[in-house]
Amino acid sequence: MTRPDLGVVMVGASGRMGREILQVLSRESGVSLHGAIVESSDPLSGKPAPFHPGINCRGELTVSELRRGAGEGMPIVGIDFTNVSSTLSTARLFAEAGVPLVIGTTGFSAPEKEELFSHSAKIPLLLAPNMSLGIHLLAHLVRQVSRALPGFDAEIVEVHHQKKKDAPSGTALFLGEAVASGRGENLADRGVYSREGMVGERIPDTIGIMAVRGGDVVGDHTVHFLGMGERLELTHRASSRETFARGAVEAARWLALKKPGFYQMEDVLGIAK
Ligand SMILES: NC(=O)C1=CN([C@@H]2O[C@H](COP(=O)(O)OP(=O)(O)OC[C@H]3O[C@@H](n4cnc5c(N)ncnc54)[C@H](OP(=O)(O)O)[C@@H]3O)[C@@H](O)[C@H]2O)C=CC1
Ligand SMILES: O=C(O)C1=N[C@H](C(=O)O)C[C@H](O)C1
Repeated sequence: MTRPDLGVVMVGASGRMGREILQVLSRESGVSLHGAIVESSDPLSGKPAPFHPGINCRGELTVSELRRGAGEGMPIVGIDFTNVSSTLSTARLFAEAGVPLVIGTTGFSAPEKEELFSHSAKIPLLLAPNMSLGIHLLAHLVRQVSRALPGFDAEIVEVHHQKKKDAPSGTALFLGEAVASGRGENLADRGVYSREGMVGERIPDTIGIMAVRGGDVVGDHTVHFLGMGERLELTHRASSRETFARGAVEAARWLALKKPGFYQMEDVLGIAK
């Protein structure tokens, strides 16, 4: 029997993305589920992982277990789709164990991103607010349009399902960075998040970012470039979480072979930043 090329430890195994990734892992060859981590209070704790009846979900993971797993010959990579505080703990654990980690969680502050970045001195760490191919092509186009149309007002609108907890989406912020970088600027200096009341006229060169929530929308992002007498709208719509799940597994395969460092989805996809 041939051994799988890669073992994945899925952190957040009972979540929307966790389940989707477990399903992708159950179908793909050359990759297997090594561990499924849920919150200790989760009803799935101690029960078989969805789509993987031979592996029980667990509420904890230790550095020595990770090290032991990684020492068994098969490379191991973690994939985390949980929340900010959980992912920060996961990243500390994986860095200590020396095991690569793919992070799909969104909602980090700048200092929290710095903390994640610091772990990349010890392990290959990939952080991507969106694992789809289309969003990264969109960001590439947005940078070009932003550069070509400096006088146009840029506004980003994202729409997500009613259960999403962070706003605006990590992807909207990522696209905001793309608009800003096309103009040689930083989103931190130009971002405007929603508007209410007597806000006055639009301040030139700002980048507006708005969040809409409702229903079961997987994830829509539109970047509006608004000029005088004309406007351009670039839209990406995700209609299935499988797109993100496939991207995350692809990123894990890619990351397993890398040296310690900080990586993004563009590196996996070979798209110029
Ligand atoms: N990069 C990308 O392409 C994508 C990123 N995302 C991001 O991924 C994150 C998760 O999204 P989604 O799956 O929809 O959210 P869910 O809330 O469905 O899933 C998160 C899961 O993590 C669990 N969890 C929380 N703390 C821990 C912990 N310490 N250990 C193990 N599990 C834990 C939660 O449990 P409980 O509910 O009990 O708290 C929940 O089951 C979000 O930040 C979202 O924005 C989402 C889609 C695509
Ligand atoms: O929470 C979600 O669902 C999604 N989150 C990511 C984000 O915040 O950008 C990516 C995707 O749009 C779905």
